Amino acid sequence: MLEKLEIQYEKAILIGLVTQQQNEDKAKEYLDELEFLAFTAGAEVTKRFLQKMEKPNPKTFIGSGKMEEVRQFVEEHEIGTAIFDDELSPAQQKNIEKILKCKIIDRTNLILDIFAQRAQTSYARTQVELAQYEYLLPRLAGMWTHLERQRGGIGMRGPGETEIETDRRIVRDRIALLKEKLKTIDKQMAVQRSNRGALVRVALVGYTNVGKSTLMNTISKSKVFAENKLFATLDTTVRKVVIGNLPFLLTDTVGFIRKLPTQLVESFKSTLDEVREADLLLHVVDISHPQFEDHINSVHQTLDEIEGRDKPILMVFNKIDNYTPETIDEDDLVTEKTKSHYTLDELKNTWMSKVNGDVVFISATEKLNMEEFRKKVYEMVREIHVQRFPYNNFLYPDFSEEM
Ligand SMILES: Nc1nc2c(ncn2[C@@H]2O[C@H](COP(=O)(O)OP(=O)(O)OP(=O)(O)O)[C@@H](O)[C@H]2O)c(=O)[nH]1
Ligand SMILES: [Mg+2]
Repeated sequence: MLEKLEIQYEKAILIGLVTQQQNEDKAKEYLDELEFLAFTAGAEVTKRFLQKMEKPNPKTFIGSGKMEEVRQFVEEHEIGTAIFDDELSPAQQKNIEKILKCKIIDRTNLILDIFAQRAQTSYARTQVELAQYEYLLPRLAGMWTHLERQRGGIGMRGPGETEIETDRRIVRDRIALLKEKLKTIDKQMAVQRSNRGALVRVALVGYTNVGKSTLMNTISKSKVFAENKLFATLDTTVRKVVIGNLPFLLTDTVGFIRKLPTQLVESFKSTLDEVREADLLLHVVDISHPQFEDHINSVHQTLDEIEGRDKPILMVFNKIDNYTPETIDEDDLVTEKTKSHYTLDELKNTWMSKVNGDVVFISATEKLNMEEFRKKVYEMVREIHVQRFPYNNFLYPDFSEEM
């Protein structure tokens, strides 16, 4: 059902709100991310629309004046898709579709679509399909019916396309079936995991596009798919890695994102079992991204949800080669020095004190500081190993003796 199509860039616009909880800067950041998501899904963003509102309009999300402006633009420039930054209610989606007469998708829909494009294994595809059906269920009545234009492309891959006429019962049956199927695979995977033996398990976690797969490739000499798009990785990959003479298992996992659709968190719970069952987490952060601290927070949130935060964690700040602080001109007496002006050393100092030493600064592509990274990982894995097998303590000397 989730066929993979050649990506053709389709013309899209983005629509977001400035509210009391979300000031203009935040809204812009979200739209930047939304644009990256849209690009990943295969859309080219022609224009952004931002509106200041107390809260979203219950009928059409944005106000009627703004909507008219958007409608004219859509008509004039033959826009195929309007992408909203927040989840639309089924009613909002229908109303807006009637006015704009183009495809209306929201952030959730967009993320689901990217996942559908990228799911490789039958397991990942089943998870995505389940999430898509759950998203679809409340939106079934009258969906797509006033859509006369071309079908297909973003937001149309998956169940929406072929199941237009089906009623809720059929979708519910399908959901139940998919859940059963996942349960069976879950059991098989749990068995597989338990067969991996007593090796210490380390998982790479972090926001999407921070360099987890690149780091995996660097330290395990494996070939995991990495690219500058969001959600390059959907399936977990496990590799045996040896540092010194100390072997452990390293897992690459799906990246996290702000406003992750709840359907996806739910159906990817089992993928995240790898994280839940890991002995040590390497939390990779893209320090060159202006919102890296927001990213850290949302990763923490997701870890909380899956109860993964009470494990030892090594914070790995990646992409130091790409880090450039903002500068303040010497004669500029107005601009206040903020975190974005910190040099790498200043930033290191703040973080070192925050997470008492369990932190390392590297570049996975330029291979900067990799020796310190290996040393830190070695020591943390060794500590876990020694706790678990006190009797072969002697096997694993300190990192320096070992090297
Ligand atoms: N400049 C720079 N770029 C890097 C570094 N590490 C990774 N990248 C780039 O960042 C992009 C994303 O890398 P991935 O390894 O795919 O990131 P990921 O965390 O696995 O992403 P998802 O699987 O999508 O969650 C790629 O274009 C990498 O080449 C680094 O140290 N410096
Ligand atoms: Mg990856």
